[in-house]
Amino acid sequence: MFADSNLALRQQALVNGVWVSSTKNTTASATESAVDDSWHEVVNPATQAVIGRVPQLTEAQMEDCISAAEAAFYQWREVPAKQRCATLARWHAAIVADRERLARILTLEQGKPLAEALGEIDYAASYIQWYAQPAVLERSAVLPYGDTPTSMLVVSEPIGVCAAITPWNFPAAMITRKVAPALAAGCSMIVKPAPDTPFTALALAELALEAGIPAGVLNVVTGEAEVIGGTLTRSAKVRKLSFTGSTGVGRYLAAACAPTLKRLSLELGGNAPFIVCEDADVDAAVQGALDSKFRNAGQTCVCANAFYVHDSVYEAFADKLVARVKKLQLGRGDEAEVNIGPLINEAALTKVEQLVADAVAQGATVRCGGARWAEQAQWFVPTVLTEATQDMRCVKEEIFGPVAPLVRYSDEAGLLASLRQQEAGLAAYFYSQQLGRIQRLSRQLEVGMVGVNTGLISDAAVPFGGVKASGMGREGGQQGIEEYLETKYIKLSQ
Ligand SMILES: NC(=O)c1ccc[n+]([C@@H]2O[C@H](COP(=O)([O-])OP(=O)(O)OC[C@H]3O[C@@H](n4cnc5c(N)ncnc54)[C@H](O)[C@@H]3O)[C@@H](O)[C@H]2O)c1
Ligand SMILES: O=C[C@H](O)CS(=O)(=O)O
Repeated sequence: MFADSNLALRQQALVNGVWVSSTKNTTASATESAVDDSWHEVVNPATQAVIGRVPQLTEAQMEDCISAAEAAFYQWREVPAKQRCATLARWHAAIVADRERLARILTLEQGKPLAEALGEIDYAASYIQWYAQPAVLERSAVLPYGDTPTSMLVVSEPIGVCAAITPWNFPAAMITRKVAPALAAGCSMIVKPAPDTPFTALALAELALEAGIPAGVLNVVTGEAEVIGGTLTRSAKVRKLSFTGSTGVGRYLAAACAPTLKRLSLELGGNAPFIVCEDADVDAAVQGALDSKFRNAGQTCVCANAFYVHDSVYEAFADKLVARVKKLQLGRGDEAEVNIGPLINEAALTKVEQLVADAVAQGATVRCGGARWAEQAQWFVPTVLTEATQDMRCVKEEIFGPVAPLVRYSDEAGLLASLRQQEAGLAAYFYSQQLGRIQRLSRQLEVGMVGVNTGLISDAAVPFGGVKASGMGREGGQQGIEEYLETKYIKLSQ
């Protein structure tokens, strides 16, 4: 069942290798024009046009999915690791071959410029490529402390049935960043993508089937968050939840997983400080600010949130940044030369408007932007606010929009002390050319990831994740596979 023949959007969920619709209201024909509550409509954030619909699976269908994933796990874990990795390599190749179509699906449902969508598809594929290397699974050890040189073994084993719940802002990378290590480890996976962006996940799953990933090993379910999430968190068969999304939902899901003591990976909200020190290369810092702040129209967890600019370079940085921001092109993601796409929905736009209004009410100056685009209300014009302070909501809260508040500072120690009060701890950035300051700030910033003289830090080879309210666990790199493994000690005696 395809909604858009050009893109071959898959309008069904994938359960145990079968494309399924909802069993809700089975009396209502799935071909009826009126959309009943067994379907969820997906809209293009740029045009608000309906681009397709996905089924609202029932609790019973979710229970069936969990049972199928459990059966598939016990078979998949017995497949030799090299074969599992070879299957992932085929999936990677299939995605690379289909990257243009995948990017167009991503832009259609999420809104980001096609160039960024192509970049995300490549980034998403790189996680599969990374975990298709059998070497990432080298974890076992033989301890020399037993009765014989080989009587004490420490081995790593797959956790079992895993669940992933993912956000709308990176609808490809947030899927493969979880599925690739899980499947490499020998686990099976049930993915619930965000309701705004299900089609990218379903397209990736289609390619996974074609690459030979067995039925039930990868499942992509769609439906009401509480129904899907409730069955996944309540089930003792599900041994692991990997969640990427807001801190509030992360806390809720962590509590829901407590009764069954699931392993958790939580990639949550951010509030990345971007510090321009007195010895910064200001031009480089401006470029880093553009790279970090305006990617995906600011709807990125590791976006620079507020800028802390030393007094001595404040005007120079602000003037140069405003000049560059004014040149950013707004438009639909499928239009050429566009840098800034629409925000994901009306709620996101309203929140950004409120944050800007709060800042202005407290004395901030709007140097550019500051409002929705006059031509298309789904866009927020890239904005630079000067004379921002740490009392403003846009500094204290995650903006998740194209707004750059600039805060002055002169006392580095005082700034670091104030940043330590932030509840988020995902990423931080700073520009400096003094080794001592670079070492000091890199160590004293309480975050999971630090960008020094760069605004772009993400890579499949590194452990991506945060501390404090930004979550726990890491995705990518050697550490990323640990999230899907359990350690077992075996003592052998004759
Ligand atoms: N740390 C990271 O790597 C990372 C990456 C991307 C996004 N994020 C964060 O995610 C947030 C934006 O994404 P979002 O708006 O999709 O977040 P969100 O928390 O609203 O939703 C994330 C996912 O959780 C699901 N969900 C919501 N309530 C649920 C419930 N009660 N039970 C089960 N599932 C539920 C949603 O349907 C979606 O699939 C931002 O805070 C951003 O910082 C973090
Ligand atoms: O929004 C969160 C993503 O993890 C950002 S990135 O693509 O990994 O940099």
